[in-house]
Amino acid sequence: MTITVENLDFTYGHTPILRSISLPAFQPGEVYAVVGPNGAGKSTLLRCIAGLHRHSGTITLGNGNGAGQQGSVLYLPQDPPPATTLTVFENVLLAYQQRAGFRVERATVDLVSDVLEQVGLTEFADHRMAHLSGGQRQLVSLAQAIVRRPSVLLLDEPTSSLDLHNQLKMLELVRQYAEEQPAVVITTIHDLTHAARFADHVVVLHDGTVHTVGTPREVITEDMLREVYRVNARIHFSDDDTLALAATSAYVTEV
Ligand SMILES: Nc1ncnc2c1ncn2[C@@H]1O[C@H](COP(=O)(O)OP(=O)(O)OP(=O)(O)O)[C@@H](O)[C@H]1O
Repeated sequence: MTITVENLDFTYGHTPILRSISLPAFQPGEVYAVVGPNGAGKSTLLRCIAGLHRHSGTITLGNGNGAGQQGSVLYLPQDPPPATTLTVFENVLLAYQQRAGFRVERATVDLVSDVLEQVGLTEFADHRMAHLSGGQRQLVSLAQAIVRRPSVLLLDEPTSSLDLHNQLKMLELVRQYAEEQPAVVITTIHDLTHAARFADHVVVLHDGTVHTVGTPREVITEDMLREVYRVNARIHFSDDDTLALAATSAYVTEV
């Protein structure tokens, strides 16, 4: 399923939040990072694509008609799932079956166990959600998403509560998921080095508008960092696309 966004406008009350957003079509098998400063409108854009906000302009899913395809769009909010008394296994099972009080097939148990292994939560399968850390619950959230095999996966700051090891693991899993499904994956992310490493395309939002769209090399530049983030920085891309970024100073512009 492809996604197109054309002339998207969104306001909270009378305050414009997103203005005239048009983007190249999002393609299955590709990972898109949406970056930009706090308040730029990244989460709002994701929520519009997820169908959670009433907006003007056009967001098209699929080949133009979008009919019957809404169900395979999955949006993962920034907050991890609640600290309930359900176990990790039960949480992921419920996400898959979408109802309680059912007979569970052996194949379903195996599927849930596989997904828990992929995200590294096997040893926590019987732990109650209330006994997990915020980062562990964020991994449960990913497991709940992957088990449902959506065609479009929208992730809002999926690494915000994770340590460096789990950040890399989460992003590797997401990349692998996009390729294998194949799915459109769109993630908001603050760490530009992660965006450079894991995303095929980067969308830079600034004050509710699109500043630039392109490959990480095209988009993550010293000029962009100055204009959008108000940061002086030195950047360097290695041959393997690894980005080294050293911010030398932040500056404040007159308002
Ligand atoms: N419920 C709301 N009512 C009014 N304004 C809101 C509401 N939620 C967000 N906003 C405003 O919309 C703008 C965009 O918010 P959004 O959460 O999309 O930004 P963001 O780029 O995801 O920021 P961050 O990086 O801090 O998460 C901000 O100026 C914010 O104050």
